[in-house]
Amino acid sequence: MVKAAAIIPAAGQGKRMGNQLNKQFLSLGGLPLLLHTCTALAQVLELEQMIVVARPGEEEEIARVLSPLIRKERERWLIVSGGEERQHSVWNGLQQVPPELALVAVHDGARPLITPEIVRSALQMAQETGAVVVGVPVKDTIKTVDEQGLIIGTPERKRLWAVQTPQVFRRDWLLAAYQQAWQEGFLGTDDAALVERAGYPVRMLQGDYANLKITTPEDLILAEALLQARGGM
Ligand SMILES: Nc1ccn([C@@H]2O[C@H](COP(=O)(O)OP(=O)(O)OP(=O)(O)O)[C@@H](O)[C@H]2O)c(=O)n1
Ligand SMILES: C[C@](O)(CO)[C@H](O)COP(=O)(O)O
Repeated sequence: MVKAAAIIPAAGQGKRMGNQLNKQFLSLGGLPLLLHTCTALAQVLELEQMIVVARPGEEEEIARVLSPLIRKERERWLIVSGGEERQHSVWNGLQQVPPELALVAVHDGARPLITPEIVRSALQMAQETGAVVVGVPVKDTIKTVDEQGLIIGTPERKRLWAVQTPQVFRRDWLLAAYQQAWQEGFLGTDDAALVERAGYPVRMLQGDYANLKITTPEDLILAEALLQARGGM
């Protein structure tokens, strides 16, 4: 069985949600959003080490929210402090991944509707290929727009995928990619961007449109409906 660590970045400000409360604590189906995410990941036994990245000062609150999981498997869970950008937070988590775990799965705390099945598929594929991201084909036509609002391009839609998480990588590739990104001052919006630019092959695994990232208020409304359609937790 593949052995992996999960890094769950949950240290953001939630600015686009427009809520004082960290969106990880918002209620979804009556439970904190982050608990949904971590409950799904906890069902994946290949994930031997779970590293949750908390906003500095929120470490105890995160531990309280996740206590139903932590009390059952105390050794499996680790909470570390995040940084200014998502990339800093993931890096802080990456420092804690034991060398014996060959794969690292990075999954946003803000994606509570992930399923264990998709995580397992991504782990299996990454064990074979080294790096995998989960995504879905884009349904809308996408345009490139300049600073003045002028449309300057229409990428061929059949080549476009909306990338999600989990993103699963060989630990050595991810470490090398992060070290190169820091040396070159590169800041990406996902981890795969760092691995791609470091020259490693990254493959796409088709996931589920329901694997929303809870970013704006509408996403929480959609997630409630999707959770109900799925039959709850
Ligand atoms: N410095 C940061 C920024 C983001 N994240 C995490 O990365 C995931 C994806 O980020 P996003 O959805 O952008 O969350 P926020 O940064 O909180 O949102 P916003 O950009 O609206 O502030 C989230 O689980 C978020 O908590 C993090 O751990 N550390
Ligand atoms: C990693 C990610 O979820 C892939 O879609 C996304 O890039 C995170 O972006 P955010 O602005 O940090 O939410």
